[in-house]
Formats: sequence, structure tokens, C-alpha cells
Amino acid sequence: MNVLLTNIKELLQIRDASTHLLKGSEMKHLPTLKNAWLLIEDDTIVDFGSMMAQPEGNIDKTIDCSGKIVLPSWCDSHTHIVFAGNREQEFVDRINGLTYQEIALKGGGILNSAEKLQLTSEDDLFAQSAQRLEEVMKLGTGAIEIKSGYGLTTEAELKMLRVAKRLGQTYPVTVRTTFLGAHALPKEFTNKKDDYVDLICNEMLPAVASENLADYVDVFCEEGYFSVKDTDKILSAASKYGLTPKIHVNQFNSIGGVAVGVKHNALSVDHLEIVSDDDIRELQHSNTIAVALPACSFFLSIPYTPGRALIDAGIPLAIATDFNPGSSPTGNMNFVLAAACIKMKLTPEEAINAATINAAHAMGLSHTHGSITKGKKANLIITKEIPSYGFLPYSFGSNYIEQVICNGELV
Ligand SMILES: N=CN[C@@H](CCC(=O)O)C(=O)O
Ligand SMILES: [Zn+2]
Repeated sequence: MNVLLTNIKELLQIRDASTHLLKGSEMKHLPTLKNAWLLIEDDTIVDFGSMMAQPEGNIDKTIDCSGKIVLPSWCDSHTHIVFAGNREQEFVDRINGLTYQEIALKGGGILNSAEKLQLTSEDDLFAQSAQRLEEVMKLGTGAIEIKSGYGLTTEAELKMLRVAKRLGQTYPVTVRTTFLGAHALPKEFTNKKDDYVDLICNEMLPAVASENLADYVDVFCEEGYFSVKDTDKILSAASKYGLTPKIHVNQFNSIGGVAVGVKHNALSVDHLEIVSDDDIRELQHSNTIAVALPACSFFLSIPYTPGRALIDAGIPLAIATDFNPGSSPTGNMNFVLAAACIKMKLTPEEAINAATINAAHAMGLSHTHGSITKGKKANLIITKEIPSYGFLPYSFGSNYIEQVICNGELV
């Protein structure tokens, strides 16, 4: 099936196949083509060019994009969308003055979600998660990373990862999965953290690997959760199964999570609301991508990742939703784009690069996703008629997406 998009007001993020991860000042540049066409064959972008010279040949369907902007779909490189129920009560508790950490100490937080998830059947968990996935696909997400971490038993962690994999098999969106057994210490292991870390290393990781359920490994490296030493041990064990780290670091404290991530050649270190000069130096001498999660900062009223400073220090930055029931109950990448501009002082060009090409790199999908490139997947957002691409983050809270094409399919 050949589909031709014509009269595109501006086609964004046109790159050749060799485009690398963008660092520092490279992020300022967003290559575009005005008054363009784009040709899709089945699930692939086969060509694009100026309307001055239109393609000839068999076209099954034409979509007129007059006045509209076309760009690659968002890549959401950090989510926890497989969860059961919600944590609305904790939202109210925080309005009434409790902090995220105080709620967790009372047995709420991640343990609250784990209890709900353990009691939910695999099919019900799939149905609840599929509803969220359908919503974010309509909001322009074409590739998504999904973590476990609300299971906290071998059986429940495997259940989460199976659901995540099944989502990827059921929908055209590309799914990457991450094993996050080290998300919180289960109640049964109170004062026995080493035993839980051993369970992760000796039972959970081999089980996840034998069913081939994860592409990456994650640890919540934070005071009150998992230490640098625990993280080092888990990442070392995971490397035996070929699992690359993408880890939660520096959400509330800078305790050495960035350094241990860099030591293990992490693909990304995510959160980074609190960043020290040493953390910046570590990242400058690494291939690790910094991933900011501004919707989490907004929801928890915690500091925003210093995205401007990270880019100015020459570090590659991606942005993601962190969609989860406790700290970011949204999967709306359009809001994340706006928050990155408004709160982290990224320009619209930097934010779009952070949510597309750099985000594709942060989930190992840069060969297929993240840019308008011949041979890449036909993952596209067609906007409504808007004055310019800067209007997307500027008009935060409004939805200016008209159509989404995911792996060649209209969603
Ligand atoms: N901080 C760790 N994990 C999630 C939140 C988990 C939760 O509160 O359920 C995050 O990335 O923000
Ligand atoms: Zn997270």
C-alpha cells in the first residue's frame, strides 16, 4: 500500500540514516523542508521531497496536509505504563502536606502499586495497560519503553514484562522492555535488603533472561531505595545476560548513581532532578544519555532537571513522560515537550530533538525511529493547521495533533 502525503507546510526532523546522537549545540538545529511531500510504502518511509517535483507512479491513497506540519512520532523512552489501579488517594495526601517520601515510608508509594498489581490477573493488567497505550498512541507516541517494578516478586515481575511484550505484539507501536526488580524493597524483606538483591540477581534476572522478556535493566538508585553498592551488584549480574542499564538516578539526592551508571556503560541515566558538578563531569566523559522527566517534577513539585545546563555542558539530552501512577500519571509527550521548554528552558528545536532522535537513541531504536529518514518506520504525526512548530509547546494543554501514523497504520 502506497500512501502519499502532499502539500506539507513543513516536514520536520529530516535526517540521513547516519544521524548520530545529538549533543550540546547540535541540539539547537532542527532540519526541515517546507512545502513538501512524503511517500510511505506499507510501514516504511520510502522518500520525501519538495512539492516542486512530485513523485510519479502508483499511489493508493493521498493525504492533503495543506497548512499542517508533519514530524516523526514521539519516542517515550521511560514509562511504567503497566500498572494496576491508581494512586489518587496519595495525590490528595500530598495536597494535604505529605511528601512523596513520607507516603512511601507509611507503606504507600511503589509498595501500594505492587500490592494492587500482585492481586490483578495478567489479562486484567493487560486490559488496563492497553487503555493507556491506546491513549498515548493517539497523542503521537510511536515507540515506548515499559518497565516492570510493581511486581517485586519473581512471578509478578514476569507477569508485568509479559504484559508489556504482549502490548507490543498487539499494537503497531514499538515496545522496548526493562526489568526493574530493584524499584523498592518489599515489606517481607524489611531489614533484609541483601537477601532481596540476591533474589534479583540469582532468581529474577535468570528467569527474565530465560523467557527473553527484557531489553534493559533498571535500578532505583536513591536514598531509602537501592544504594550505589546494590546498583553495582545488580548491574554486574545483569551484564551476564546482556542487559544494558537504563537507571533511575538523582531524583531526590546525588549519591553516586550517575557514576555507577557510567561505569556500567548505561544507555541512559534518568530523572537527574538533583545534579552535582561531578555528575556533569561523569556524563561529559561517557556515552550515556541524560533523560529528563519534567512531568514528574510538575506532579511532585520537585526541582526540574537542569536541562539547559546539561545541554550547555555538551551532554546529550532526551525527554520522556515517566508515565506511572505515583509520580507522573500522564503519558502525554506533548505536555512533556511544553514543560521542557517552559521549565527547563529548552528551545522548541532542542525539545523536539530530545523527544525524537535523542529519545530513539535512548531506547536503542535510532535505526528505525526518531527522524524522517528514507528506510525508517512510517511513524508520523500530522498536526492540525498551525502557524509553526513552535506552536506545539507554546500552546501547552491543547491538542494540535490531527492524525497519527504508527508503523504505516492510521491510529
Ligand atoms: N522513582 C521511581 N520510580 C517512579 C515512580 C514510582 C512510583 O511512585 O510509583 C518514577 O520514576 O518516578
Ligand atoms: Zn520512572
